[in-house]
Amino acid sequence: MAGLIEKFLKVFARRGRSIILAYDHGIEHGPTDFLDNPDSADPEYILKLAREAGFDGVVFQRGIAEKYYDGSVPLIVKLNGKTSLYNGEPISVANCTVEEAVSLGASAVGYTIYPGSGYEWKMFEELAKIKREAIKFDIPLIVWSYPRGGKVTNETAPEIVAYAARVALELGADAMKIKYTGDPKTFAWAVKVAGKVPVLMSGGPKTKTEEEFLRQVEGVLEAGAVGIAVGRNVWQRKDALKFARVLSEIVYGGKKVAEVLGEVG
Ligand SMILES: O=P(O)(O)OC[C@H]1O[C@](O)(COP(=O)(O)O)[C@@H](O)[C@@H]1O
Repeated sequence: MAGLIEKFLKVFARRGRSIILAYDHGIEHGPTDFLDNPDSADPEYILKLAREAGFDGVVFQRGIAEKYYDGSVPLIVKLNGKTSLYNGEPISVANCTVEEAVSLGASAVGYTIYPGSGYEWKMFEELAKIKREAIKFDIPLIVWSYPRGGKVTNETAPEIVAYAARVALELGADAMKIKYTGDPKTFAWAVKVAGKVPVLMSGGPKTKTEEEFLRQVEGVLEAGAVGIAVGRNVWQRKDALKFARVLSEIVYGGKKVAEVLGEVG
């Protein structure tokens, strides 16, 4: 529904661009993700970081939302999740309903699909049910579209990322999160085939240098993405808040990497 795209943009891209702090890694990757910056194991640290950096939202699983969410930053409840301990065709099933997410204070719900997986049919089926519920509760649905398993050999190959974007559009996403292809030109094609649906770049593993990530962000904005949904590349850094503020200057302030380079470590 076009209305739900507008509703997503009004809450999560009120300045025309979006930075959402993703924090569902505890289940997806395990607490090892927090070791580089142990403070990041504390959801209150994450909320403070998002608030002080002026980000548009946070992504929590239901348990974190239930125990820690304080309403200080718009909330996206991620409805499904899987662990990295699972050793089979990728599948991620819901552990929370749209109604429960709304009662937790969510302004949007998230759901991961793994197109290509032998279980894609099950995730697509579950996503359809969630889509109907999202319409009923008038809440935007953000699709994490991550081709994985089956015939997928390179998750960030341009044709795979573009395919991921198109699947999210055709299954009814009101916004989507896709991996970066590595260059603005091929990412622009994924944005194009996403049609009307706003595209967020998924941050990915922490880059060796801060500059490297900032250049990726610059590239996706040039390619037409509305912004980024990032976790590790922000809260795994020791000076996370300082870096988050530099990120804001690029995403919201329209600054170029060359202009902010002096500010990063
Ligand atoms: O399945 P993958 O590729 O490990 O990524 C899963 C993680 O990536 C995200 O989509 C984005 O987080 P990052 O910015 O840390 O990559 C998270 O929401 C999720 O936990």
